[in-house]
Amino acid sequence: MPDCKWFLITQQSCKGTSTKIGVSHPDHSAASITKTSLVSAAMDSDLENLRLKAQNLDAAGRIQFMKGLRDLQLSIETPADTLNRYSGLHLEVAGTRVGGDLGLFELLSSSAPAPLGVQELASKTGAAPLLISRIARYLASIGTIAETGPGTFTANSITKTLAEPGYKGCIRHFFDNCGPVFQALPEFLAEVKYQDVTDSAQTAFQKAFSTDLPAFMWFPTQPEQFNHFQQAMTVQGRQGTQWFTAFPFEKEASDMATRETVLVDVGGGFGHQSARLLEAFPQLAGKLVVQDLPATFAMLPPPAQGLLSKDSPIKAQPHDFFTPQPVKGARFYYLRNVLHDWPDDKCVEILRNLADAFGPQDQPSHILIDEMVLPDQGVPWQATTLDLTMMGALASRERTVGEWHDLLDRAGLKVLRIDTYALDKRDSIIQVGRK
Ligand SMILES: C[S@@+](CC[C@H](N)C(=O)[O-])C[C@H]1O[C@@H](n2cnc3c(N)ncnc32)[C@H](O)[C@@H]1O
Repeated sequence: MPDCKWFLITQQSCKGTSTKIGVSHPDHSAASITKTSLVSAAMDSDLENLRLKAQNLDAAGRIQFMKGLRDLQLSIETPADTLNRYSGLHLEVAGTRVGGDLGLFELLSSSAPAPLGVQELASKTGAAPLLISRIARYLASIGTIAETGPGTFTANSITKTLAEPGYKGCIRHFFDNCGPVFQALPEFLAEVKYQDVTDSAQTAFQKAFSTDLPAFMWFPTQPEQFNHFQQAMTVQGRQGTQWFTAFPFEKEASDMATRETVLVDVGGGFGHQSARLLEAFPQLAGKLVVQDLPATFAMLPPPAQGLLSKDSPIKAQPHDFFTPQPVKGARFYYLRNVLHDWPDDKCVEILRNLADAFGPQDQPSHILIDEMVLPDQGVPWQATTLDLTMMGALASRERTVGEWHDLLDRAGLKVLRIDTYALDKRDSIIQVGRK
């Protein structure tokens, strides 16, 4: 009896009540011309219009648009939707890590646009066909890969992103390094009776990894995890406006020809920020120094290994920023995402070491802090997420404009100008000089 296949389409109201708005039948096209299918066609066209609109937005408009879409989505959630959303949060990064471990993103990206079937994926990854089909359909359901038909999959733009080593490192960093900290955070905060976290040796990180060491002493003892962390840093800010286009770099470094060192990239990781700067200003060859822990330089990936050669245009110098700065009188000491790793008293130590290396008044040095400057209200979720990650792992924080002023004041320094260049996380360049 055909009627048994008819199913009721209901619309869930915000209060969780259901209203019958139409009926549909999978086998009868005429029957599908119901109020529901009309609504669905109109919705498809609305969504297509939104997609087209998004393509024409500039960076700021795109961010505003994504915030609007997110707010809209949350505002129409039913309690069941809310529950479903939370139920999948942990799995999303775990499942994506599995996809990365299997090399699924590289496989699909290299064969795209041709799709790959389950049997092919199984034979290329060594996974059982049933298992890989379940992983692949899960990843397709969360938008990480695209499903082209029953049991066939291809790469979408997200797959291609995740196929790149730096982004793969990010997923490993989020899962392997941040995940355990987030798991330990609630219990840790209860144990400290919800008091401020200010000691980098007493955080959820120590609980998560059963260590007494602060994160940046522990990481060098764990090369694989440290490597994921460093890989993650290389892709942050790769897209979008570069800091030296928002900050008037060329004007502020107008005497670069006469400077021995123009910029020291302090705690500069794999030197990716210096490399981007050199690409924009080739005349800086030989005038850039990147400093970091010896353990960081020991794991430089192949594209960055040139940093270690004698004729590299960027000099790699192992240096601990809690010790006196060896490069004196550089035009700039650049700190990207370094101070947000440390509580205030440690930041003051780092800053004083740099200020002690400043050049004389006729050849002034400045510090460029490349970090978030949080507004007092309406802090975006991307920034609050990092703020709590910093608290959980490092007893540190993202800072508001007032907090930056206070911190710099404690180090005998002052803000000269602030240029915000990325609206999602409010990344900004704070130019800092002596008080
Ligand atoms: C959050 S990462 C930022 C890396 C890079 N500046 C960037 O923005 O991509 C912090 C960096 O500080 C380095 N670091 C931590 N402690 C350090 C120390 N005592 N001396 C020098 N570098 C250190 C880490 O190895 C890491 O590369």
